[in-house]
Amino acid sequence: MKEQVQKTFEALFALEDIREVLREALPTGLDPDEEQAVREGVARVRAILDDLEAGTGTPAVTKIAGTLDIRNREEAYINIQPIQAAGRLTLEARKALIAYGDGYSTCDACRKPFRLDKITKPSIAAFHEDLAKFVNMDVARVVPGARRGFQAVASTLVSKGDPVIVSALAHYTEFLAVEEAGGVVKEVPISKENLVTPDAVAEKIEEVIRETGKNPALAMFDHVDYQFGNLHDVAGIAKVVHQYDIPFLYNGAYTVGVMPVDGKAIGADFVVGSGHKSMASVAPSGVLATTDEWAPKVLRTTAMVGDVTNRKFGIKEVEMLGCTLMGGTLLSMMASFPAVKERVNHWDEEVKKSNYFIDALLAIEGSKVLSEYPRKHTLTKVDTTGSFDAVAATHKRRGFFLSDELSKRGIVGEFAGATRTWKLNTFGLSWKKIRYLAEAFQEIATKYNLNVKPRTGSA
Ligand SMILES: Cc1ncc(COP(=O)(O)O)c(C=O)c1O
Repeated sequence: MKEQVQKTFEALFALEDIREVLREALPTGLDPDEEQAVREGVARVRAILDDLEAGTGTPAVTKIAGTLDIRNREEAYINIQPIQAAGRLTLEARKALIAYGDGYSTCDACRKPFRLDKITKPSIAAFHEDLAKFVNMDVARVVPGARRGFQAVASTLVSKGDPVIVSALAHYTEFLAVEEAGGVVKEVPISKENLVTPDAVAEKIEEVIRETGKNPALAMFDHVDYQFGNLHDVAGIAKVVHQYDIPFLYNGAYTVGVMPVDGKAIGADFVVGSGHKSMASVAPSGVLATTDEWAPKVLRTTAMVGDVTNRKFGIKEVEMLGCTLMGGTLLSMMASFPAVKERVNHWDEEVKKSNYFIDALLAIEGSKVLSEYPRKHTLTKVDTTGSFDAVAATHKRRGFFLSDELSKRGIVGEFAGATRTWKLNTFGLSWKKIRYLAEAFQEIATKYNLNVKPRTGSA
């Protein structure tokens, strides 16, 4: 039996190896080395499955064999969906997920003092230390999504009726975290460039103090907002906020895991990141990091005692509800972490690729970029009302024509039918794919008689 389980894993892992080759290669075409790797991989899986089947003959094996139809999966496409790009799993994470999918699979070696972040096998305790270092903070915890990080902090710092300062581009989950804690959101208006400025934050704080007679209990700001993918001056904002003694939560949902983040340099009291958005991890996962000053408050342990049983659970942290990510979610984060740590060093290259594609889109007459430009991030909001949407007006498929044309070329992830203002993300695409993507958009434009300016410069 043990041998069969091992073989099943081998087959699944081998399949992931093949998928990885395809993910890198398609839809731009396999080169001979890649083709050879896939052929060998398929032969390997078949051999393992034949072996397994000879021993068991169970339908489960047939199911795995069914997955050999791998080209139907997402490997065959370039996916420019705005929120998925940097959350896509590494090969290591996919394997970790297969191996640690069981809900409490991290708990086998849980020993006194019985808390997730203390487990040394697998090396979860060390991972927590590495995570804190990664964002240059003192302490870190894994959480089920960035939103749970906001929730833990708001629940600790915000009382009924307390104002909390956020940007007018803040994510809805920040609103919910404040609401749950009984607080009231106060939004800082954005500039005409769609940026939050430290001056605007100071003005809002003054206004809130005048109106409510209270200092805001917390300030939460997104380094990169989800609406435009614009980069805001969080260090400047943190400075202002601290002048009023307001704790500062840095929302790194779109930064932690894709670009270098230094929480101390920014002046953050809390750094929150999203595993499934930006750290190549399974959902729901994320990180909450803080300083030695704030850790005892936000990560306070329980003082509750059972009135009948007199039970105490001393080491469990109240805001974490004890332990947080206990299986494949955490292990996928850990498995991707070396690659994530490495990739943040190549952020400049990601931004270059983002600009290359956006320039190609802007070369299509009538196209605009609504995000700040040149781009400082890979998430971008574009406006194709004057280009592709003009075509859609007379096309029999209306707004769906663009999606049809893109998917024919192996490109997915735009909101089908939405050809006016929409968002896309190029993170993680190789130069080969970026060029292919740029050419595909221009080819479609030419097909429908939109003017395309020739490219100047090189990349
Ligand atoms: C700016 C921003 N903050 C927070 C979140 C929430 O992240 P999570 O899904 O990890 O809770 C998102 C995305 O959903 C986001 O775009």
